[in-house]
Amino acid sequence: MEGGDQIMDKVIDKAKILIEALPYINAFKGKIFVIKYGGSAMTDERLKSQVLRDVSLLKSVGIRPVIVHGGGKEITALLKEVGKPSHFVDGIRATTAEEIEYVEMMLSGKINKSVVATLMQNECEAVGISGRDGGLLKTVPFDASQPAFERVGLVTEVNAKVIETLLEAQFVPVISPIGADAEGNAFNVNADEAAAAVAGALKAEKLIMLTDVDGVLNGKALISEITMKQAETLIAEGVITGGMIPKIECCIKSDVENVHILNGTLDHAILLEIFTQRGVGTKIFK
Ligand SMILES: Nc1ncnc2c1ncn2[C@@H]1O[C@H](COP(=O)(O)OP(=O)(O)O)[C@@H](O)[C@H]1O
Ligand SMILES: CC(=O)N[C@@H](CCC(=O)OP(=O)(O)O)C(=O)O
Repeated sequence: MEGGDQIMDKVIDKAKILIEALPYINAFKGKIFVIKYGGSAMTDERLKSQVLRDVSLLKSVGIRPVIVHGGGKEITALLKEVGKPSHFVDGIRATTAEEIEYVEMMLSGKINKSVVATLMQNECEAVGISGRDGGLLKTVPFDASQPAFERVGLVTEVNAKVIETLLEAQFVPVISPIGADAEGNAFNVNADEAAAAVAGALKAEKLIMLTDVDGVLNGKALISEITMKQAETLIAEGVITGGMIPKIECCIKSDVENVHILNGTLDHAILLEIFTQRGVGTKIFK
């Protein structure tokens, strides 16, 4: 049984945690953080509620969060249900004119609205939009010569005004990674690329990428901090491979000052990374 002194120590520890966060809260007040939300942190209901409560807390202390969500696993499941297998090349899903209907339904319909609903339940006013709204994500075909990739888009321009308007009105924008070409047709955009493009256009203070690994690893060891140049060297040396390569490359291309790669399955990863000296993931900076 805990005695009175032990209970008091725990209460004082909680106060110390709040005090440790104070310089970070002051430094980041009013700053834009773009959060790429995906992986298990989105499919597991407990983690989902926890991550989005953390986002609500960021907003409460004066940070301006912007969410760009993924949904790769959910799209694969929906396509499977309708008898359409998924094919990926370097992490990019082949998407035909017929398939984009399902992709958009899942991303801009189901997932986008569900993220907004969970934020609203956590006292955080949010508005869901897709990259097709207000000309937010302008795209060109990723590879016009391949019919299987007919509706995969590369972002060429971001209309930041749409997001800035929502931020000024104190809403958290929740963006689904569907872009549009000049004719307004829907294009499937990889969520990492969409998040990086949005962060670059908003000149965000931070781009936070939630994934299912602890961060950038060198073998089994977590790299806590690394420059973008050093990250490029690790790619060239084959230390960073697979899905981590496009993730890091689009961050470098976006010109954002600070990128954090975090394990979204770790409880309160965002708060621990942002408000503690030690952090929990990998910070990649210029
Ligand atoms: N050096 C590395 N550090 C961390 N992850 C790495 C590294 N090299 C390769 N990877 C792989 O990259 C994956 C993350 O990319 P990806 O699966 O595309 O993430 P997500 O689905 O969250 O977008 C990890 O699960 C891991 O298998
Ligand atoms: C073109 C392309 O690959 N689009 C992605 C969009 C969703 C996504 O990126 O979701 P995750 O971040 O959860 O993987 C897809 O269709 O899977």
